[in-house]
Amino acid sequence: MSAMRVDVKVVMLGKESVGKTSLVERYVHHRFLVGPYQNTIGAAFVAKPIQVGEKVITLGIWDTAGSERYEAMSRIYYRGARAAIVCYDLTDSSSFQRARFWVKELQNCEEHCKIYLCGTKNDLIQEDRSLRKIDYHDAQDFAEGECSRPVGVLTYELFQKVAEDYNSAAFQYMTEETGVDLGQKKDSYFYSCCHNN
Ligand SMILES: Nc1nc2c(ncn2[C@@H]2O[C@H](COP(=O)(O)OP(=O)(O)OP(=O)(O)O)[C@@H](O)[C@H]2O)c(=O)[nH]1
Repeated sequence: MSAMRVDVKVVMLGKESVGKTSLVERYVHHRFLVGPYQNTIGAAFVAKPIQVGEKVITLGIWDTAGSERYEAMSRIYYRGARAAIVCYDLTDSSSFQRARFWVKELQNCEEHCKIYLCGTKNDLIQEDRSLRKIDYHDAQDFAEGECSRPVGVLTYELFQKVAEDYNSAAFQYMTEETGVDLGQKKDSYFYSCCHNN
C-alpha cells in the first residue's frame, strides 16, 4: 500500500471527552460513535483527501488524547501543524478553560498554525438550552479577541475550510520555498459542531 502524500498537518486539541474523535469519525467515515466512550491513547492519525476547486488537498489529521496525562505528547503532535482545531464541549465550562490554554500555547509556540475554535455537542444544547455552559458571547469575545470569528455549524464545513484556507495560502505563497503559512491571528474562525451533522 503506498503512503498518501499529506499537504497540511492538522491537529485536534481539547479536553478529554469533548468529542474530537467523534468529529474526525463523522467527517472522515461519515459515522458517529456509539457505545461506551473510549478515550484516545496518545494520538490517532488519519489522512483525508478533500476536493477544493480543481485540486485535491490531503489533510493529515492528528487526533490527540485530551487527558492531561498526555499533555506532553500532545505538544509533540502539534509541532509543525499548519492548522489546529481546538475543541471545547458547549456543555462543560472547564473544557472551555482548557481550550483557552491550548490557544495560548499555540499562539506562543506555533506561529504558523492557524487556529479553528470549535464548540462541540451542539445537539445537546439544541435539545435543552439550559445545558449550555459557555455563553455564546463569551466564546465570541474570546474568539474575536484571540483567534476566530463565527462561521458555521457543520462538521464538513470546518474541515473544508481548513483545506480551502490552505489552498488559498498555497496559491498566495506558491513562489516561496519556506512552505505555506496559514497565518494565525488574522482571519480565523469558530464553529459549533456536533457528531451527527
Ligand atoms: N451528544 C453528543 N455526544 C457527543 C458528541 N461528540 C462526542 N460525543 C460523546 O462524547 C464522548 C466522548 O467523545 P470522543 O469523541 O471520544 O471525545 P474525545 O475528545 O476524542 O476524547 P479523548 O479521546 O479522551 O480526548 C463519547 O461518548 C461521544 O459519543 C456530540 O456532538 N454530541
